Amino acid sequence: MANYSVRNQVAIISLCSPPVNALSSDVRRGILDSLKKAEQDVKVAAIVICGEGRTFCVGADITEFKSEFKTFPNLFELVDILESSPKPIVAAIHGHAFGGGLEVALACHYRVALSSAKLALPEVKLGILPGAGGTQRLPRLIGIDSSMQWIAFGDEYSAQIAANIGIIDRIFPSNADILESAVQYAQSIIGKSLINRRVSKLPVKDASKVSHIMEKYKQIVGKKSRGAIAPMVCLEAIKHAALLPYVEGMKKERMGIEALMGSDQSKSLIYMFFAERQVRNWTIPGTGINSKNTKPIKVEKVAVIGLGTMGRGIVLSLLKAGIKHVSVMELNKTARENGLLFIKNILEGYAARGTISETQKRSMVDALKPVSNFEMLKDTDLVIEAVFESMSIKKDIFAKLGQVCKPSAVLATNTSALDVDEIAMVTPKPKQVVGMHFFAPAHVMKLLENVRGSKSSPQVIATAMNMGQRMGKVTVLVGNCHGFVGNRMFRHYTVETDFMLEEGAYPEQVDTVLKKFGFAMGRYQVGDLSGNDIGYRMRTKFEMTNKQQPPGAPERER
Ligand SMILES: CCCCCCCCCCCCC[C@H](O)CC(=O)SCCNC(=O)CCNC(=O)[C@H](O)C(C)(C)COP(=O)(O)OP(=O)(O)OC[C@H]1O[C@@H](n2cnc3c(N)ncnc32)[C@H](O)[C@@H]1OP(=O)(O)O
Ligand SMILES: NC(=O)c1ccc[n+]([C@@H]2O[C@H](COP(=O)([O-])OP(=O)(O)OC[C@H]3O[C@@H](n4cnc5c(N)ncnc54)[C@H](O)[C@@H]3O)[C@@H](O)[C@H]2O)c1
Repeated sequence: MANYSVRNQVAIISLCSPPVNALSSDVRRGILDSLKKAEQDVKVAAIVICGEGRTFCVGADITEFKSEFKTFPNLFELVDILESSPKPIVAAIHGHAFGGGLEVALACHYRVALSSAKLALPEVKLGILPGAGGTQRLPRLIGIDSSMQWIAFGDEYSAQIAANIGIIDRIFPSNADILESAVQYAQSIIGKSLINRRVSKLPVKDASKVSHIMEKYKQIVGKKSRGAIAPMVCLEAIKHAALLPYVEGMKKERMGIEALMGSDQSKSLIYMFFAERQVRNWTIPGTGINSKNTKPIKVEKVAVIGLGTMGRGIVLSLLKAGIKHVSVMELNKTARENGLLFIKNILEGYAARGTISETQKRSMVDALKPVSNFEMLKDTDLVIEAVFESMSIKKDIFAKLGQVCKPSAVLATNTSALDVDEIAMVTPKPKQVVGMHFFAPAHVMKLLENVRGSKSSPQVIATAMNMGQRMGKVTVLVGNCHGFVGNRMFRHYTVETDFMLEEGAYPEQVDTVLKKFGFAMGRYQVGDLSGNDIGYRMRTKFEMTNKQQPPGAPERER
């Protein structure tokens, strides 16, 4: 749906489809009907398109993809109708202008935004391409090179960056009223010629360099998005913007999206998009307790015990989440020094790349608090233990934590496979104990399995889930069993690859085949990164390390 009103010669078309103003068929119809009203009203001299609620528009409604194309106007028809309007249209952007939302904005004659707004053409992450003129209009506005960067990787950019390269015409402070500001802006452009404002009519500035730029991006995409079809199709479509008139380029874009939509890769990525959101709605089976009726405790001070492979990544994730007090406890002096150096080097790298500012980096370094004894953890809200995978060491640590930590403190273990209930039993309050199972490297990997012990309280679970989301992790609640979910899945894969070694393959051969198939890393690279001792300890626990068995003996007998 879209609402329509008129204020001082300016018609306002406001998208109204909570929570994110996705462009469903009703919204598209609403925009078109409102546009007709505005064009017919002689008192209207300019038009503003804005979004109600928290955001401008996140693009096509992904839930309607199957029926998207049957109802008039579909998105690629709507953008051309908007652009050809005889009255100037201003897109007023706050929150997100993503995908089809940005394509609508590109079809408007002017674009203004709050400085806090984010812009992206992220369709490639759904295995498709921007199919409403994005691959043809963006190059006409910002050139082939930047368009390839935006479209083939789908990353989001700040409104300021978008303004610097010519997408946004005027930025307003983040606390301004976007609608009021846009209406005033629209009044200021009344009567101006639209000749240079219709993006589809503009030339592509760096068109002559297209072959060279294409080659560069083919190489980058080949490395960064190995195995993915959509990024290459995006590059092809953008190339056509340089070589063909707009109408012909649009035909190529259309062929691209028709080829991609419904592909196995796109279906899987769309499934993943919704699955990653669905897991936020956790429940404890059979109890009626769930994410909607349970509140997390407030977490300000966190401690991490053990600064090895996992601990250092967990600390970085906490710092990136903005936790202002992260205590770190590591027994081994060399491991402590190496761990702290690793963390500081990674933060330096983020600052050098502009991912964080120098001020943010300094405040993250200041948030790091090395501690040497358990007493120093007494007012910590959440402790995450990441020491060796040994039940006796973990029990020793949890017994001490149980004695010193305040009663409300959440005590989490990063164990890969040990019984969370057995660890919880050594504390006076087992309901405060939960598993928080990160994956290596913990500051990079997005998955976090929170393990629900039989005694973990709902509030403790809510706190672990909330913490995961604060860290930007895809946070999944799982039951307490050997290896939880991730490692139980991974185990079958490792068993098969280990059989291949026994049959004569080298680890690097196995890894090469897996990477060629599309895996980001080979199985043995993962082993080296995580530490092969972890798997060894798990197998030893299940008495699977008898070296005398012949190759091919059933895995259970080793
Ligand atoms: C078979 C051959 C046919 C060929 C025909 C060819 C014709 C082609 C014509 C097609 C034209 C379409 C072209 C267009 O380019 C395509 C698109 O626009 S695809 C969509 C692109 N946009 C995105 O991918 C954005 C996706 N969303 C996000 O990344 C995030 O939501 C956000 C914008 C970063 C905001 O994040 P948050 O604030 O954290 O919010 P949530 O993620 O939790 O979202 C809240 C809520 O909204 C739901 N949702 C979000 N985006 C969409 C969406 N685009 N469609 C539907 N629903 C959406 C999300 O699932 C959450 O729902 P909840 O979990 O709360 O139920
Ligand atoms: N490596 C992985 O891929 C991975 C993935 C998920 C979970 N885990 C789990 O995370 C935990 C840590 O694994 P890791 O790979 O980081 O191990 P690691 O060997 O790299 O690091 C463990 C660190 O803990 C320190 N330590 C040991 N006892 C301590 C104590 N009492 N107090 C303070 N520090 C102590 C050690 O000195 C060492 O630096 C294990 O339970 C493991 O199963 C590991």
